[in-house]
Amino acid sequence: MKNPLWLIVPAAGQGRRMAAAKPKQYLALGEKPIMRHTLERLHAAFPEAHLVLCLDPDDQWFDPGWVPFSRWQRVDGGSERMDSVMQALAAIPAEPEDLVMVHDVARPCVSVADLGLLLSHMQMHPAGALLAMPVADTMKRADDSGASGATEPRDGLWHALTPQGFRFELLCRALDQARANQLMVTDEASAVEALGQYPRLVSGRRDNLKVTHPDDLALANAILAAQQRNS
Ligand SMILES: Nc1ccn([C@@H]2O[C@H](COP(=O)(O)OP(=O)(O)OP(=O)(O)O)[C@@H](O)[C@H]2O)c(=O)n1
Ligand SMILES: C[C@](O)(CO)[C@H](O)COP(=O)(O)O
Repeated sequence: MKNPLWLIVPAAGQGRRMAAAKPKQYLALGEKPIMRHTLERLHAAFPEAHLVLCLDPDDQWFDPGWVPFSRWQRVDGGSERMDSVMQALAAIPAEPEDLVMVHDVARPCVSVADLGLLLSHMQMHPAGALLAMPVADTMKRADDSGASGATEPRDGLWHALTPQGFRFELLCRALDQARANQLMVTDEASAVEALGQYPRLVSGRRDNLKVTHPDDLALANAILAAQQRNS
């Protein structure tokens, strides 16, 4: 039998910047919580995948009825996103060359087309691949007073998005090495880069928003509604 695609969804964050009464993944967009939208998008693209969902051990809001996958498991998240992903990797019986895709629960607007595109790049590139988008604005460096101190060249600058995908052995080695070097990475690609391997940047849709601040909720609602109208 073909090896499964492993999907890791870190969902153990507290949503501090959202400052809501519960973690942002449990806030509603339309009729459903953000987490459910995200899991449904992933399932629409990869119904046969094996999902590993990282949850806060003290989580009070999760409902297993939201999980559309037939193969899935829950693991306890850690104190940082990187720790949550490492806990998931430690819990799965993957083969070294199996493909592992990591996607933030806080990105419910990822498109099925981009998910498929990323998978094809993960298969082609031994160092893995990530969805990303080229920076579109003029980039400023603030000085100590908060004034615009300098304008930075934007050539070659991209925003890193998720999913990000790698072979199991490479991802485990990269994160283990990062932890050993006390390097706190905010995405998986950073850990792989630190090994001297360079994941492929895959140009993704600009509406793959990470819901982070309160005003992102209205934006995410509008994106989902527009995607629904255009489907
Ligand atoms: N210890 C942590 C921290 C974050 N995450 C997850 O990592 C993703 C990206 O993190 P971010 O958007 O920063 O979410 P939060 O940590 O919840 O937000 P904040 O930084 O505002 O507290 C989210 O899906 C979040 O649930 C996680 O699984 N475990
Ligand atoms: C992984 C990520 O979504 C890439 O943009 C992001 O780094 C995670 O968010 P955080 O705010 O840095 O925790």
